[in-house]
Amino acid sequence: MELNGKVALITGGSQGIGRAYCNYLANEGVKVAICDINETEGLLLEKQLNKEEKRSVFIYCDVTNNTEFEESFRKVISEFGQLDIVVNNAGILNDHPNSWEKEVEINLCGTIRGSLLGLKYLKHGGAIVATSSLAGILKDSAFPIYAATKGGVNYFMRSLGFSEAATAKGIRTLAIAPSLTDTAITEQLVGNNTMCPELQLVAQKRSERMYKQKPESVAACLIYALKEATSGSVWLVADDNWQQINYDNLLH
Ligand SMILES: NC(=O)C1=CN([C@@H]2O[C@H](COP(=O)(O)OP(=O)(O)OC[C@H]3O[C@@H](n4cnc5c(N)ncnc54)[C@H](O)[C@@H]3O)[C@@H](O)[C@H]2O)C=CC1
Ligand SMILES: CCCCCC(=O)/C=C/C=C\C=C\C=C\[C@@H](O)[C@@H](O)CCCC(=O)O
Repeated sequence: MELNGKVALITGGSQGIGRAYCNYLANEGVKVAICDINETEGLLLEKQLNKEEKRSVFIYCDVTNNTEFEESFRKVISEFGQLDIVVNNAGILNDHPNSWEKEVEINLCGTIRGSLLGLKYLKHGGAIVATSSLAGILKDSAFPIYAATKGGVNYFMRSLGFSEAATAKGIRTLAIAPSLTDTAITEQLVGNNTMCPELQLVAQKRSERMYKQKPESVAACLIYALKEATSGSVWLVADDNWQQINYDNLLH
C-alpha cells in the first residue's frame, strides 16, 4: 500500500504507542485524525503535527460510545475528504475484579466497533489495524482478563481479514502485538487497583526481568505492515524487533 496522501483515524492517538503511530504515519505523508479522550495531549500533538502544514486533527472520541465513534468517522471524512486507514489502538489495563468490564468494553468491544465502522466508511478499500498484545498470544499472563481481550482482538482481526466482509471491499486487516513497551500504561500498575490481587506478586517478579521497548519500534512495525503485510496477519513486536506470527503451526 502506498501511504503518501492517505488519511488515517487512530484511536488512543494522543499518547504512548498511538502518538508514535501518528508521528510515523505523518512522516509518510498520511493525514492523521487523533481520536482520544485525552484532549490535552491530543491537542498538543495536533499542534505539533500542523506546524508546517495541516496534517492532523484532534477529535474527542470515546470508543465505548458508538454514536460518538461514528461521528468521528464522519468528521474525518468531512475534514480530509477521504478515509483509508483505521487504527484501533485505544486500550487500558484493568484486571481488578471490581472493574474489569471497562477493559473488555474498550479493548475488545472498542476494536470491534471501530472495525465495523471501518468496513462501512472505507469506501475505496484500505486497511483496518488493531494494537493487540503479546499477552494475547502467550499463556500465563499476569493479566488474564487483559490477555483475553487481546487474544480476542488477534482472532477478530484474523477472522475478519480472511473474510469476504473485508476482502470483497479491498480492505486488509492487521494486528500489531507488542511486548512490554515504555508508555504510561506500564507505569501505574503493580500495587494499585488495576490488578487481580492474587497476581500482584507474579507481576512484580516479572517486571524485574522484562525489557521495555520503545513505542517507536511498534510504530515502525505498523508502517512496514501497512506497506507489505497480507490481510489477517498478526505482527509481534518484541525487544524493538518485529516478526509475523505463524498461526499455521496451530492447526496441526
Ligand atoms: N505499553 C505496553 O506495554 C503495551 C500496550 N499495548 C496496547 O497498546 C495500546 C496503546 O497503549 P499505550 O500506548 O501503551 O498506553 P497509553 O495509556 O499511553 O495510551 C492509551 C491511549 O488510549 C486512550 N484511551 C483510553 N481509553 C479510551 C477510550 N475509551 N476511548 C478513546 N481513547 C481511549 C488514552 O487516553 C491514551 O491516550 C493499548 O491497546 C494497549 O493495550 C499492547 C502491548 C504492550
Ligand atoms: C508479556 C506480555 C507483555 C504485554 C504487555 C501489555 O500488553 C501491556 C502491558 C501493560 C502494562 C504492563 C505493566 C508491567 C507489568 C510488569 O510488572 C510485569 O508484570 C509484566 C508481566 C506481563 C504478563 O503478562 O505477565
